[in-house]
Amino acid sequence: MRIVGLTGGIASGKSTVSNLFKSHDVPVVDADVVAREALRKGSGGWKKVVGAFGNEILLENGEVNRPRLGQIVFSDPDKRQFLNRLLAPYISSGIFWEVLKLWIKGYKVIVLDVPLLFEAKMDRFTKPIIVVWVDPETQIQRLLARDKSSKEDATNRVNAQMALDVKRSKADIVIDNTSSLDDLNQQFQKVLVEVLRPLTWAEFWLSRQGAMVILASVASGVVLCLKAFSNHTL
Ligand SMILES: CC(C)(COP(=O)(O)OP(=O)(O)OC[C@H]1O[C@@H](n2cnc3c(N)ncnc32)[C@H](O)[C@@H]1O)[C@@H](O)C(=O)NCCC(=O)NCCS
Ligand SMILES: Nc1ncnc2c1ncn2[C@@H]1O[C@H](COP(=O)(O)OP(=O)(O)OP(=O)(O)O)[C@@H](O)[C@H]1O
Repeated sequence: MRIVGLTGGIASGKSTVSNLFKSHDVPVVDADVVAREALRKGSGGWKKVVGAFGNEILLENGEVNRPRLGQIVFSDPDKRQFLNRLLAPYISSGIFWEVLKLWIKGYKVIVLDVPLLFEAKMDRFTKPIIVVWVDPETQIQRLLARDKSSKEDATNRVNAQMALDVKRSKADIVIDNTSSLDDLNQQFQKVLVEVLRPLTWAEFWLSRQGAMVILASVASGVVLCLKAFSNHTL
């Protein structure tokens, strides 16, 4: 199985690229969706976070007030690290189960869309790593336009992540998303060819099909040994 890492900065265009992968039938595990599940009312993550940050981060219906919690953690690095530590086990196990489900279904290539792929050291499980890069000015403009947030809040969120230039230097594949969506689409077509190239042997043995071949070989080896043994003793 090939696990492709997809990362970048906030509002650099990861979800836009994810959607292109999905439209070409390449499944995507979205860490933001897993993280949202981990904070759902009544879940283990919710209990930990409410215990640590108090009831003031809750809405009347008991769900977490995400903009409120965002304001708290994106303006205070210590509180953000604390939140990250509380949620990390739930997010990593959630991602693991999503990957396992896709493995069981027999997918050979999957994409992990993880904003904090490098920060959380999850890059060691993914190859190739795609970084969606955008210039800092465009990034802030798109973030402001999308989230209708204040400039201060947007800048805090950008500064909460590893610099995009550093992420770019760690990438196997860089998508420059500073220009138009048409330009992004053109770059994506080349990336898709690269991502869908035939599996290496190592990737094949990690796929469900590879595991089946190993299992079938071991089973037939055992049967042959048993046959040889029973012929010998007769
Ligand atoms: C603080 C929360 C509640 C704010 O929720 P909100 O709906 O406003 O933002 P959302 O979850 O959609 O995240 C938007 C983007 O913010 C960035 N981001 C989210 N969490 C973090 C973080 N801890 N550190 C740096 N950037 C982050 C990501 O680029 C993400 O794509 C939420 O982001 C959260 O629970 N964060 C902690 C979990 C986490 O680490 N998520 C990232 C998955 S790898
Ligand atoms: N090439 C582009 N031209 C114009 N707008 C774009 C382009 N790419 C993405 N956008 C817009 O920029 C915003 C951010 O993109 P997107 O949501 O894909 O980023 P993201 O990296 O997934 O963000 P997050 O880290 O918050 O999940 C969206 O409103 C999206 O529609």
